[in-house]
Amino acid sequence: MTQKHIRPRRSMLYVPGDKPRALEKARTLPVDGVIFDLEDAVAPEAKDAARAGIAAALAGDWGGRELILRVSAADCAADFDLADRLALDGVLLPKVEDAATVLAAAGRTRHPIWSMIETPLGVLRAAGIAGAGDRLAGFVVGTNDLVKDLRARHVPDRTPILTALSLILLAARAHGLAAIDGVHLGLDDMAGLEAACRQGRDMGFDGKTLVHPAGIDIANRIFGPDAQEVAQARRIIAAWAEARAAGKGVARIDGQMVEQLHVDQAEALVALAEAVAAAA
Ligand SMILES: CC(C)(COP(=O)(O)OP(=O)(O)OC[C@H]1O[C@@H](n2cnc3c(N)ncnc32)[C@H](O)[C@@H]1OP(=O)(O)O)[C@@H](O)C(=O)NCCC(=O)NCCSC(=O)C[C@H](O)C(=O)O
Ligand SMILES: [Mg+2]
Repeated sequence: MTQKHIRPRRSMLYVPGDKPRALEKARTLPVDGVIFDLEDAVAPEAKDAARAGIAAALAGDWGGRELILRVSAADCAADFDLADRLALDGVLLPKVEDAATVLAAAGRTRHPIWSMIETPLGVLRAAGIAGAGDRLAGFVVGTNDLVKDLRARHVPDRTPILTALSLILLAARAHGLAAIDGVHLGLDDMAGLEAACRQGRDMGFDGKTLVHPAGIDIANRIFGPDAQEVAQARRIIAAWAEARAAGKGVARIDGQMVEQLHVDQAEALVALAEAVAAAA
């Protein structure tokens, strides 16, 4: 299954809509994406102020950052009205548990739709949700809600939620969707964040959602293409071109077999590296 989006999503920062200083600061940070939050980070009595704050912030220049609005509920009319007035790259629905919710949202907004998968039912139905249609761009994992609903615990190696993470990834990739890993709670635990980023990257996630700017460089580094990997990818592409010119369907490079699928991977990595460089 090919990827729908070659867009860097190494670091996706949540910014509460009712925090003007954070909204201002986010525009200056080296994040690939910003998730303007109207859901959990905003108290019920602050939702109106948050909508106004996000509208004002979005009037500014955000460069090439991907701009996503997390609505307070999948059927919140005021949030969808706001989304329609804004230049966004997506609307993120919280706590999605069925494809019908995505389809209903598609009728309410012109923007690409993202779904939070963060409940046991959402995880078990992830494959059906992922197949909800062309308007769906990707999944964001809500590891905090998931841990809460599972009555599990946050542990460093995330064993209690590994099955859920895998099911979410399988569903997303089966439908060519993006998949962004959940947040790391320890604001001062940079070693823990780095380990979680490595784990998420090795599982296949495109990037990490973050709650604080301190984690941006780590997420960008771990989820970004490593210079050596990119150089190797370019060698694979070149070796493959030579092999094909010689009429071969398989190549050999550094003692390893290379087939078309490896070239596809190499090309995706180079494309990501170029997209990161272009955004810098
Ligand atoms: C977690 C925080 C409340 C910590 O706030 P605070 O202690 O005030 O942070 P600092 O003093 O260290 O801040 C330093 C400077 O950085 C700016 N800042 C902080 N956070 C952000 C941010 N998210 N975006 C942009 N800028 C930020 C401060 O303004 C300071 O700037 P300066 O004045 O220049 O020094 C706080 O970080 C925070 O509110 N984070 C976001 C929380 C959030 O969005 N939560 C909801 C999303 S996570 C979620 O819902 C999980 C999911 O659904 C699930 O189920 O898992
Ligand atoms: Mg949540």
